[in-house]
Amino acid sequence: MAKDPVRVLVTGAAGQIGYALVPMIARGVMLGPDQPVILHMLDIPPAAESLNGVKMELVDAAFPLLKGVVATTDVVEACTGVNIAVMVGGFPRKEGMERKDVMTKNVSIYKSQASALEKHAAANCKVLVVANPANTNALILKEFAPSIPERNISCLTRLDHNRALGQISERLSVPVSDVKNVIIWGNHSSTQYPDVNHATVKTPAGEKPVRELVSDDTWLNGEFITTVQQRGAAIIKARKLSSALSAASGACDHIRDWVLGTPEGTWVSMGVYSDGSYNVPAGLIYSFPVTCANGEWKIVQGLSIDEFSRKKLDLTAEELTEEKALAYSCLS
Ligand SMILES: NC(=O)c1ccc[n+]([C@@H]2O[C@H](COP(=O)([O-])OP(=O)(O)OC[C@H]3O[C@@H](n4cnc5c(N)ncnc54)[C@H](O)[C@@H]3O)[C@@H](O)[C@H]2O)c1
Ligand SMILES: O=C(O)C[C@H](O)C(=O)O
Repeated sequence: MAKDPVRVLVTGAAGQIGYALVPMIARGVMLGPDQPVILHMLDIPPAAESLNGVKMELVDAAFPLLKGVVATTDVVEACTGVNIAVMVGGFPRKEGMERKDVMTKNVSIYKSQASALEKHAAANCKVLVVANPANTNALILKEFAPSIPERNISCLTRLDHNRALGQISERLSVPVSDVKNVIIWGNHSSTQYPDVNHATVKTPAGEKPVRELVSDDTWLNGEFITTVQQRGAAIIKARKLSSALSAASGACDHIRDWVLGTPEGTWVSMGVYSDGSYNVPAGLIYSFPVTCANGEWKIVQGLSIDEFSRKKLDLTAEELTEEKALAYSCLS
């Protein structure tokens, strides 16, 4: 029997990431090849004509899984009945700007959209915040939508996770699909900590630790980390626009694994509400290694954290604590 359609909201749908993301969702990349979808697309009035153009293209693409499109500038209409909300709407970082610079503009959007989601989304709606500062926007959304369970609110660090996999795959000349269990800890910012201490590569002789195969701790503790931390800025420098296709793809990976589950023996990175695991302050949205099953994520427990890693976990937590205070000062 055909499945009922799932309603997926994309805010900022007329923007760059939106333009890459909506066809992926309509093709089943996010929820699977047998899952019909109804797309809800929200943007602001100056982008209404462009949003309508995206809707026209979705119709023209004749996606078999796409059962309807709502394209609107009305936040209530956009949020009504949605099962999944991918929050991309906001202002992107430009060359030379830190993510904190976009804070003032974006946190107020997340405060107001929190209430709309809380009132009008379907029960148990899963929320993924992509717009920067992603962790802090997600935290503001959580705090201003108190009836949405905190386990349903997350932010995107899967792009950073995928970037780390990509760097290891290039360095070792192995398929990216053979590399797994890197971790992005903390903020989706240049203080994030890409950690390979538990990562492995599939080889003909079984799974081997990335550290052993790379056999270059100077690179792994130095250039590898800064390359992943700075990749967003490098893309902005090269394209004069921030990453879009990789961000859209990461958003699909994030929701797909959350809803359909992570493969046995594999974890992924998600920005989720900290419960104090790994001595990360509770009450921050922090990126952790997680496994997912039955639509729920769970922080992977018991991983060893050496002194080098500890400092990095704490540094990115400190930045998030500062961002939280800054966000509240912007809102008041
Ligand atoms: N977390 C990540 O990994 C990651 C990666 C890349 C980009 N980003 C962030 O994602 C966001 C979007 O990037 P982009 O390149 O698509 O930007 P963009 O400017 O191309 O698109 C953003 C869209 O949001 C719309 N918008 C603005 N305010 C809105 C509101 N209140 N409600 C609904 N829509 C609104 C704009 O009109 C625009 O169409 C930025 O904040 C960017 O920094 C995050
Ligand atoms: O760095 C940025 O601001 C864009 C985005 O967050 C990215 O990581 O590509």
